[in-house]
Amino acid sequence: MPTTTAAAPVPVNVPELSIFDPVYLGIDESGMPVEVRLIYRNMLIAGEPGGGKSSLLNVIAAHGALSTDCRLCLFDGKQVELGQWEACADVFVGPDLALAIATVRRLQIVMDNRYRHLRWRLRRKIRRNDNFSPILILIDELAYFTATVGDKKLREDFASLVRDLVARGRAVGIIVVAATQRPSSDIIPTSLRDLFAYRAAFRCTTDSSSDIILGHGWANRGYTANTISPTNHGCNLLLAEGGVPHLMKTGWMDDDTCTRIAAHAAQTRAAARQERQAAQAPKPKLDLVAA
Ligand SMILES: Nc1ncnc2c1ncn2[C@@H]1O[C@H](COP(=O)(O)OP(=O)(O)OP(=O)(O)O)[C@@H](O)[C@H]1O
Repeated sequence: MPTTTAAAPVPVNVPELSIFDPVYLGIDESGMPVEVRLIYRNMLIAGEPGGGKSSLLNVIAAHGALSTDCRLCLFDGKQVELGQWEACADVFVGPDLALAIATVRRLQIVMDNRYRHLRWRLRRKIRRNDNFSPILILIDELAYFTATVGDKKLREDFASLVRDLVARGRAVGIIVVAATQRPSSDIIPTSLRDLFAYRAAFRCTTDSSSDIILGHGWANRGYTANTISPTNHGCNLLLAEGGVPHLMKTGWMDDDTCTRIAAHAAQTRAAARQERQAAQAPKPKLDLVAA
């Protein structure tokens, strides 16, 4: 557990958000805010080391943490990229492939149970204020779990479970945001890439790496993350479903800011939990990710 959150001063003007709200990611070339709705969507973030992928993940983590209607599941092989949000999360997975697999398996059960429930209710997707809280899954360095650590069979298990969550989780509020510094076809096969409605390509060293993230043919049409300067941290090409990639710069939060927001979010979440308990709100029976 983080040790700094308890002592950190709490900011006074941090809003309470909803995961159903648009998520602020940064600004575009003309300085206008770039916002996306993550609910019912997934996001792929990829590019060379140092481009700013973790910073974008942190911006999204902040929105998720401040959304009391959203649960967080964090996967971070390095532990320090998302570690500040641990107190806000239901699950924090560090460099532990067995725990990573157990967690995605539980999420798969949650997903299946939620679909069973929706089918029974004759509905197609969850809605705001449902008993089912959306679950935001953030994975920093997908390749760590799918291509680096442990044995091949376990890595493949993890990869196929994540693929299933990405493919089927959207309607039941399971949102996957996955980042990798390895934009290669073994880590991001086309069949997986195409499941991500949002794709953020940070600096790449080749046009083909950029195409692996954004989709085949974008480099030929002039949209390539290969042209992003290595010193332009946070700059990326963001593709939202149906559109063309847009150059944007992600918001930037230093460690102290993340710590303060996380401390505030943890307090807000604890208060919201107490409020729910006091009101004897029925616990979502099908939600196996509950702490
Ligand atoms: N939006 C931004 N504005 C300004 N600087 C940024 C921004 N995003 C990132 N940086 C700078 O770039 C550095 C690297 O960012 P970050 O760790 O997010 O990159 P990364 O792509 O996740 O790297 P890695 O793949 O090695 O984990 C940060 O420490 C920060 O100094």
